[in-house]
Amino acid sequence: MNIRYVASSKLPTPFGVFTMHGFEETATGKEHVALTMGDVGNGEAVLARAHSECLTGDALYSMRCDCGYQLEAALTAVAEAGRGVILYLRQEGRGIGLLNKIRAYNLQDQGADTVEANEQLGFGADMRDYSMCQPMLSHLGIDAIRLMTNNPRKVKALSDAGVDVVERVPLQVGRNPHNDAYLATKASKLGHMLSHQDDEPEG
Ligand SMILES: Nc1nc2c(ncn2[C@@H]2O[C@H](COP(=O)(O)OP(=O)(O)OP(=O)(O)O)[C@@H](O)[C@H]2O)c(=O)[nH]1
Ligand SMILES: [Zn+2]
Repeated sequence: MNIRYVASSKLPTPFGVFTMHGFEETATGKEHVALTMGDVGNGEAVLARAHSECLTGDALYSMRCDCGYQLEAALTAVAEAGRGVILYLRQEGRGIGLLNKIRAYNLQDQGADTVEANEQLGFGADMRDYSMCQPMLSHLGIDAIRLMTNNPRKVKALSDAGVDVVERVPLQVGRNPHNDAYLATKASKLGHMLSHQDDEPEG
């Protein structure tokens, strides 16, 4: 993918002061952001998160998913390490967009699971494309990452795109009664590596 670097600035947050880098997909005009902290271009593998936009979870405190909790945990982890990168990717609703995600939520309110809802709307379960990540990381001088994710498809997509994913770091936070079924479907239908940390211990 052709991606154009536009500008950088400071971004103070409750977690620490990041540097924000803005990028634009040349073909579509879609805008993406990278937040970095510390010296990410020194050749050592960088703690990283590739976070897909979820307006409802990231900005509106939705408990239907785990996105907001994961974003906060990733920002905290990078700040604690003093070094890392968050790619904030504008592919809302696993690539179907905000309004279609609301349509999908409406179907879920009537009993469909997250995958069935996408399919009833004529979409694949996951329409995301991660091909902007490698050029964004490359611009930042990063070629090896320790990726915070539970999603094996994301690890594969980044590796296939030429990013050296040296380690997968689990990012399991925010399970609650409103997203329990959603997370169970992610594990059973989308292959997410989620242990049942909230289950009663056996025996
Ligand atoms: N279509 C659709 N998209 C959703 C739904 N719930 C969350 N999303 C979107 O899913 C994306 C996040 O994907 P997830 O599968 O939760 O997480 P992931 O990023 O692939 O995996 P992790 O790295 O482990 O978090 C964001 O773009 C959300 O907007 C849903 O029910 N339907
Ligand atoms: Zn979400």
